Amino acid sequence: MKALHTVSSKKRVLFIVNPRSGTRSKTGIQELIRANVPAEYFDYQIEFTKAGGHAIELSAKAAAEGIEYVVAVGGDGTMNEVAQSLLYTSSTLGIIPMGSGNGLARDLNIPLAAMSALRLLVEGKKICIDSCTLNDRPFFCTAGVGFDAHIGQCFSMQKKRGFQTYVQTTLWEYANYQPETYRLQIDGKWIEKKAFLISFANAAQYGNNAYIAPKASMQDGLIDVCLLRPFPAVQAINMGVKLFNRTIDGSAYMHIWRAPSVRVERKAPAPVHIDGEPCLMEETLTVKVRPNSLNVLVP
Ligand SMILES: Nc1ncnc2c1ncn2[C@@H]1O[C@H](COP(=O)(O)OP(=O)(O)OP(=O)(O)O)[C@@H](O)[C@H]1O
Repeated sequence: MKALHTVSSKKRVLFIVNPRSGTRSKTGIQELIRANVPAEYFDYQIEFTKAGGHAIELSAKAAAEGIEYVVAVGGDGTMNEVAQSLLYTSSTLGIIPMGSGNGLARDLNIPLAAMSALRLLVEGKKICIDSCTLNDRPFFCTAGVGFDAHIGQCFSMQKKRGFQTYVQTTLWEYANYQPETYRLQIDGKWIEKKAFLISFANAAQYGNNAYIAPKASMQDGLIDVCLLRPFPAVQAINMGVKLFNRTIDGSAYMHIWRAPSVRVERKAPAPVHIDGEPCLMEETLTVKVRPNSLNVLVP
């Protein structure tokens, strides 16, 4: 009877590992989990994804079975796939950041060292955050159109991942990028503007501590709609500095609105990115917030 009680009181955890994310090897992850997750409190399983989209399936099954913690081991793409299946369920998202950008993990102050991130199962707390949708596709960190979507598309075609590849891709593509004109409907008003990029931010950063919406909150029920106007090439380094020192919201080229939804019209179907993952979408985009929709484990 005692043994039965012990087993049933353990929390169940599913680790979903994306072997393709980031640049760090995942070969030692099983050993790391075994060494850092106390078996007296947790029953855990580890699954490796076999392809893009597999994590959606694995985490949906885990949520349906009422598994308490579903832990994404990878970057924002992996996190997005896991988190979308946990929306409005009692399961909680955990993150072991092993991607290239790790935007959501960084924004939530989840340690980048896997061992410390694992300790959150014991020492962390559960919070409920907002998520958003872009034409019904869920996102948790940022989505966007323009230059950042273009970079997302170029990055996905690179053989190598990681921060260095992001920087190289950005510098290379900046020189030839042609900004477009967009129509935006925010708070019932239409605005028409040429933009280098428009980001829809739930979290404050893209990843790698690049802060596109430095004051965004994941618990305010609002999206930070960040429109960066085209800027002269001589300003490019300055804009890069502002992105990393959290002051881009003070730039004369940036305008940020805060709203529960926004509609964007473009001239033709074009790339967007959703938590850094590129995809092609129709010309009209609708972005909406879903307040308090996801439980996450944080420090
Ligand atoms: N087994 C797999 N083989 C190939 N691709 C996979 C596999 N499992 C998942 N994926 C895809 O790998 C892509 C990249 O994953 P992820 O976003 O986690 O890493 P990253 O891009 O390096 O990090 P970040 O998003 O933080 O910059 C995702 O699009 C995901 O769908």
